[in-house]
Amino acid sequence: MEEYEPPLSQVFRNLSQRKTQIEEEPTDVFGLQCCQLPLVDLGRLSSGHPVWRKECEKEIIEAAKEWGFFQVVNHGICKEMLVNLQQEQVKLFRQPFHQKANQNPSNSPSGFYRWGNLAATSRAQFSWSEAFHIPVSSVSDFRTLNHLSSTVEEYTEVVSKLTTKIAEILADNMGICSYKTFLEDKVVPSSCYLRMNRYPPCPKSYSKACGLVSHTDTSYLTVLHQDKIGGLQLMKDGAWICVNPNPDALVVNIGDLFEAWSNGLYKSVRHRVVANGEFERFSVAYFSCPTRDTVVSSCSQPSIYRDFSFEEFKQQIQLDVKSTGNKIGLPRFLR
Ligand SMILES: O=C(O)CCC(=O)C(=O)O
Ligand SMILES: [Fe+2]
Repeated sequence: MEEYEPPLSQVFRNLSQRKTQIEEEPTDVFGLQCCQLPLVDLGRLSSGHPVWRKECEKEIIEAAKEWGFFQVVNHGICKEMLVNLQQEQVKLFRQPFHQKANQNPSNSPSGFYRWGNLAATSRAQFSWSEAFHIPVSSVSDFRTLNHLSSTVEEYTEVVSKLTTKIAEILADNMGICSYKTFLEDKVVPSSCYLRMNRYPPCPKSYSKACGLVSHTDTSYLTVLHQDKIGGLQLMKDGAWICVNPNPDALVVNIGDLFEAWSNGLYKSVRHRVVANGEFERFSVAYFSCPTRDTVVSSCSQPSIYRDFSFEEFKQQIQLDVKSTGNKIGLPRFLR
């Protein structure tokens, strides 16, 4: 095994010997629907043409309601930056495992580096992946620590602007709520996260392994850059659907907080990554999140979810993961 690989096999094998296996989700990709998500051309937002702009906004809103997921092209982030970002990511993950693990010796949610899922009690809860989960306010220190180029910071800045642009369109459509009034001073760089994911190839004999177990995102909005390998799937109408990589597109999805704020108008949809037997895969997710004391309150009545602070939401997730191995998320906050 390469010295940069985390000991996923070791942990996974031990999990398989447990007697109390919960029912495993099928990760078999055969027989799955593969379809194109809504693809939105964002070039129209800055075209100066009001009709095109309106049309683009409508597509974003419809996709957020119907799918909770869409892809965007002409997003304003240049190809070269995305290529450089991936090179930096390769460099980052090629460091010896012990060096990466040093950034978080207990593999806890508080450090930058995470691998697998130490709270997993069965294979179904184990993610065949490693990640650096970095608060945006620490990106600069993080890249110095890991000798990365300024691309990582530059990307964080542009992707943050893109996320705000999309969030404003979605929020303005909610009528009484305006992003500017409600979120401008709550979603700040220090409260957002950049997550760099790497999915090592997974031996075929471990057919039940998932690259990243099914989850919804703990964010308002997530913007994802994935490489060309594929493996991301989302749940639609009770079935898993593959999100085919589009080299020109970024993937945007609604997180739990937007679902609660919009009172269920926009959907925070379950998604996962299936493990790949042959190739490693990289992705980078940007999560727009508010400050911890922000209260997430539904924009209309009767509300599906009770009001909660982001702090409370995160604490509940941590408790649930610790005690059950799984994030429960929004269902905990149903009225
Ligand atoms: O790697 C992917 O395609 C998805 C990553 C993801 O869902 C996450 O980091 O929350
Ligand atoms: Fe996610």
